[in-house]
Amino acid sequence: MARKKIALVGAGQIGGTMALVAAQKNLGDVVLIDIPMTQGMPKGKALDIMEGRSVINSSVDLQGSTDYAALKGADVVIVTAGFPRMPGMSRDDLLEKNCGVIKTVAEAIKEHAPDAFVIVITNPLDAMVYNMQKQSGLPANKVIGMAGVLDSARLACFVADELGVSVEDVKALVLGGHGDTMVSIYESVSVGGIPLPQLMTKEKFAELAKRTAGAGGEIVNLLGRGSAFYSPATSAIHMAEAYLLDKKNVFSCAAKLNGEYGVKGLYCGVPVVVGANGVEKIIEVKLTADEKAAFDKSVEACQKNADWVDAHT
Ligand SMILES: NC(=O)c1ccc[n+]([C@@H]2O[C@H](COP(=O)([O-])OP(=O)(O)OC[C@H]3O[C@@H](n4cnc5c(N)ncnc54)[C@H](O)[C@@H]3O)[C@@H](O)[C@H]2O)c1
Ligand SMILES: O=C(O)C[C@H](O)C(=O)O
Repeated sequence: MARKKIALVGAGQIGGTMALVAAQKNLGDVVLIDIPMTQGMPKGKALDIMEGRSVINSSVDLQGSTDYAALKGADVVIVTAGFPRMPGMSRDDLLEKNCGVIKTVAEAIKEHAPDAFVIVITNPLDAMVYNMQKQSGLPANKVIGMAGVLDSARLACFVADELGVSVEDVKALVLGGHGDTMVSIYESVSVGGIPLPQLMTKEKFAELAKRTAGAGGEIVNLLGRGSAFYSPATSAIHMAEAYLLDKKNVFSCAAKLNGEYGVKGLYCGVPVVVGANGVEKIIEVKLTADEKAAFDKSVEACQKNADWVDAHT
């Protein structure tokens, strides 16, 4: 059986890290694609990882390119092309700049890899994945956005730290848009199979949920230049793996809603099942009245940005 092909559009901080993680997992051959003005950069990153493969027991092939034609034959395309925010900026400040980048990349995917499973990472996430699906015309089950896996992992990390337990045993769920309005679900967190409400007060959980909503900004401020990249990269590769290996993993991601949660035609963070058919199911979680109100507010924020995309494309 031929090896799978993973195309990474954007070979910056996240793109380079994803290439390494995909190689470590022997997930498939990798092509890193960036813009012509980056000259040898994508090739250099690919070669750098290639030269270390004997140490990580990997036999996949890695290439770099500045030509979108290198997308041809890709099973999965992961898109980080665009600009990250700097301290003092919100993700929404990237809307205008990244909207045009995603349009260009969407047209290239439509031309060279129309059967691929596409994972968008570029911010503002929910609007950019909406834009990608709109511009590429690919079916909605084959175009998703990475955010919920990362936001849920961050919440799990904070819960584990607070309780002094292994983060391996904490499962968490964050819904809604990838912004200040994201919603952490108290009763969905479990610790070694024990529901979190048996271990932590709602008040303490609210503090951790607040930190989760601001976690991207916390890292932006610490780095001083650019944004988080290690955990976004591992989160996206986890999603790619679910598709490539038909794992039927359940996680939160930006998916196009078609009436679920009372929303139609909009991308927003919800739990999904991902397997060989892409998004195979959207799961509707029972929410409390407060959670539903918070989710609706988050949907409004996603809608506002999607409306901006519609008005400018
Ligand atoms: N969804 C999430 O949870 C999440 C998490 C972290 C970062 N992000 C976002 O991901 C994006 C990338 O972050 P990064 O840290 O890798 O940034 P980065 O600046 O290191 O890399 C982005 C790369 O995209 C390239 N690029 C720009 N336009 C392109 C085009 N038209 N075609 C191909 N490549 C192009 C740039 O040359 C650059 O190398 C940012 O928008 C950031 O906000 C999202
Ligand atoms: O915060 C950012 O700008 C990057 C990303 O969305 C994150 O959550 O780390």
